[in-house]
Amino acid sequence: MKPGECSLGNRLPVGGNGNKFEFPPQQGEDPWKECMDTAVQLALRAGQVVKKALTEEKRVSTKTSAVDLVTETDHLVEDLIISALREKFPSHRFIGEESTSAGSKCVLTDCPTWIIDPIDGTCNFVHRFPPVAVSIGFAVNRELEFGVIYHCTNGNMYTGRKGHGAFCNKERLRVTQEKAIRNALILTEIGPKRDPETLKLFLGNMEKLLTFQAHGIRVIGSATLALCLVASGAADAYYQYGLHCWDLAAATVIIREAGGTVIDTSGGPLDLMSCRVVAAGTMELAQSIAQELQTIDYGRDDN
Ligand SMILES: O=P(O)(O)O[C@H]1[C@H](O)[C@@H](O)[C@@H](O)[C@@H](O)[C@@H]1O
Ligand SMILES: [Mg+2]
Ligand SMILES: [Mg+2]
Repeated sequence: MKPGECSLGNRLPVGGNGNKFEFPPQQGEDPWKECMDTAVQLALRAGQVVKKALTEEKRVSTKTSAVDLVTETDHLVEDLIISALREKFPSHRFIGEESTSAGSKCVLTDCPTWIIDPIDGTCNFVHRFPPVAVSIGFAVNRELEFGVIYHCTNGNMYTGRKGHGAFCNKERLRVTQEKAIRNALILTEIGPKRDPETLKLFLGNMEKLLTFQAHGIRVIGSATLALCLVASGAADAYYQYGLHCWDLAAATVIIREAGGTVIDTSGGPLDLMSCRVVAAGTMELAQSIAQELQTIDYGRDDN
């Protein structure tokens, strides 16, 4: 099998260039429902492991900086999720935060691909600060199909499936319709760089939005849960430099299915691998924020 090609087991792609997935239309078939149901069950199972470990002693290591933390639970949970999915869907591909950190290629192809953050909010997890999540996203033909984000401490299960809406548990999610920075509650997160130039840019971006009379800016320590708060209408927008595709994949589907928009900080379309994002209930607010931000370069996930 050449890179980018993948077999569908007993189901071969129909037509196309052989790399794209085009299923024969079968009445009532919902090709990815089984995958999403599996993701929900796995997020629940993994979330229980995280919740139990939250109050226990932890061995903490660092990755790209002294504040970019990882624990044995991050690794254990990612292995649990990926091994279960690989057994059930052997032809699928996987992008995991800790596998990538250990050297696996972070490349999105047309193959059905799972994009996993085993613990989003590891710093919170280490400090026993509650916002901690398991995030499982899923893409086919480079299109995000569904996202599942489980809040490990309060038990909220956020789900979103392309064309099927977004939910928190059983409650439908809807974003706000706020268009102006001056009336907005805006969320962001601090990336792992702490050099003076980065800090100046990070604080400068906050200062700029506050001078535009934003009602407030909040940092909760979990990008995925902050994005879920935008999807649920509890905040109007989110922006960040320094997050990754595994922070973005699931949450992007959830926000879009809640009626929101997720774009690049340049104001152009989202680039999942670009380590940057602006998300909001309205395109007007997303664009207004994007045009005020100074870029902080964190490279790309797929480099
Ligand atoms: O806890 P992580 O999975 O490392 O995610 C981090 C993210 O990498 C960082 O950029 C911030 O968005 C944090 O809020 C996330 O928890
Ligand atoms: Mg994360
Ligand atoms: Mg993580």
